This record gives sequence, C-alpha cells and structure tokens, in this order.
Amino acid sequence: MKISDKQLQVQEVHKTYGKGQSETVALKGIAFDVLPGEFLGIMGASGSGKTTLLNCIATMLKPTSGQILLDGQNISSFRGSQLAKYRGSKIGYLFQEFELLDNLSARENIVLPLSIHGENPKKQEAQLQKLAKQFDIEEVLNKFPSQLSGGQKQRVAAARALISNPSIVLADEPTGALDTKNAKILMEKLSSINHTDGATILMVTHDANAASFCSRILFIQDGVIFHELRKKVPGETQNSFYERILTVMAQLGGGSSNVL
Ligand SMILES: Nc1ncnc2c1ncn2[C@@H]1O[C@H](COP(=O)(O)OP(=O)(O)OP(=O)(O)O)[C@@H](O)[C@H]1O
Repeated sequence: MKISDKQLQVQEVHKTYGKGQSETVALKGIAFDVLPGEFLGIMGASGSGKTTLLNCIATMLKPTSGQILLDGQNISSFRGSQLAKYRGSKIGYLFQEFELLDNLSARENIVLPLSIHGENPKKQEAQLQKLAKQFDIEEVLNKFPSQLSGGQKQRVAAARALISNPSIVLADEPTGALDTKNAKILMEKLSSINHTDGATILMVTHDANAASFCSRILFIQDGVIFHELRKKVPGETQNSFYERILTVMAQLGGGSSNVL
C-alpha cells in the first residue's frame, strides 16, 4: 500500500497530562491508519483516552510524542495560518452538544465555515442545498437553534461539519444527547453520506447501536488499542455486527451493559 492511500496515520502517539504526582498518561503509544472513505468507530470505557485521541487529531491538543499525518502531512508541525487552515478546511467537527450559534439561523450556522474562508456564495448555496436534502433539514434552514428539535440541531451540526468537504469528519459522541429514534436517523444519514460521497468519518461513541453503522471499530483500553472489529464484506448485517460489538464490550467492561 502506498503512503498516500492512507488518509490518516496515527503513529505511536503518547499523551501525558500534568507532571509529578498529578501526571496522567492518557495515550500510551497508540497507532493506526484510516483509509479514505472509512467509517471508523472508537470505543472504550470512560477515561480510556478516546477524547484525548480525537483532540490530538483535531490539533486541539499536542501529543507528548509520536506523529499524526493527514493526507501525508505532519499536522503536529503546523503553526499559525497553516494550523488555522487545517482546522477550518481539512477537518469537520461534530460534537455531542451540537455547538450551534444561537443568534445565527440554521442556514447561517451551516455555511459559517465557508463564510470564514471567503468561499464564493454560489458554491456555498449549492453545497448547502445538497446537504440540507441529505440531512432532511430543508424545511428548517431559516429557523434559529432554539426553534429546532434536538435531532434537527444535530443534523444541522452534521451538515456544518461536512460543508467544507473536509478530508475527515471527527465526531465525539454525536448521538450522546439524542433519543433512540433521532440517534438512528442521524446515523443513517451519516452512513449514507459515507457510502455515497465517500466521506471519511472517525467517531467516538459509547453506543453499540451507533457503532454498528461503522465499517471498523477500534476498542481502546488504558490508552492503547485493545481490540479491533471489522464489518465483514460483503454483506455482514448491521445486526450481526452489533452483536459482535456487544460481545467485545462485555469483555472490556466485564458486564452485559451496552454502555461502557
Ligand atoms: N485536561 C486534563 N488534565 C488532566 N488529565 C486529563 C485531562 N483530560 C483528560 N484527562 C485524563 O486522561 C485520561 C483520558 O481521558 P479522556 O477524556 O481522553 O477519556 P475518554 O475515553 O474520552 O473518557 P469519557 O468516555 O469519559 O469521555 C483520563 O484518565 C482523564 O482523567
């Protein structure tokens, strides 16, 4: 495989918080690659290092050692305007709590990343219409966040994450604040965009249902990869994958709960 075939390369990343007695080693040499068009899930017990890993990839945190490469570029070396460009155009973010701006309409929230980078308004409109259709939010584009349901807010946030056509979407517990029905709708939409547009998605989740939409799952324990599951191709059903996820979660958590 050529290096360029790998969209994201996480190479022996260590992350330590604090010093001396308050030192916490959150990541202990984590390494994996993500291919273009993969839908990768990251699972693991609370405190295992999932958010730390996501924040290192997002450049919100700097690894203590190791390297992270996106599209072959070492993102840890980025500074100033290069870093701002990376955050604004190469990465789409989707958080548990939506993080929409209250005083902007859904439409304005979605195009915000493009507006900041001075994209042509015609291009903005075409991208916006396409995503609004894909996420079934065409009817609510002129509403403000306070006028939207939780499910609608998260689909608006998902459209915003994809508007700049990023190399990778980083999602941290995107279904965490949604009820079962809205979580399923969001995952179906993300999965469909992953299949039709080849969007690469990396998603941290505790939810086995959400994880069953992924093509591969890394299970993290104490800052290292403990296990990997891959959906069988062709044709493993989502239900069969879900059952396999629950089995690993039971081994990890030592119980039958589907929440780690
Ligand atoms: N800013 C920080 N300062 C010190 N320690 C931290 C900090 N952030 C996280 N940690 C520690 O690093 C470890 C990994 O935390 P992290 O938030 O990455 O875990 P997580 O798997 O995302 O957990 P959760 O599922 O509960 O969100 C934990 O032991 C945590 O207490």
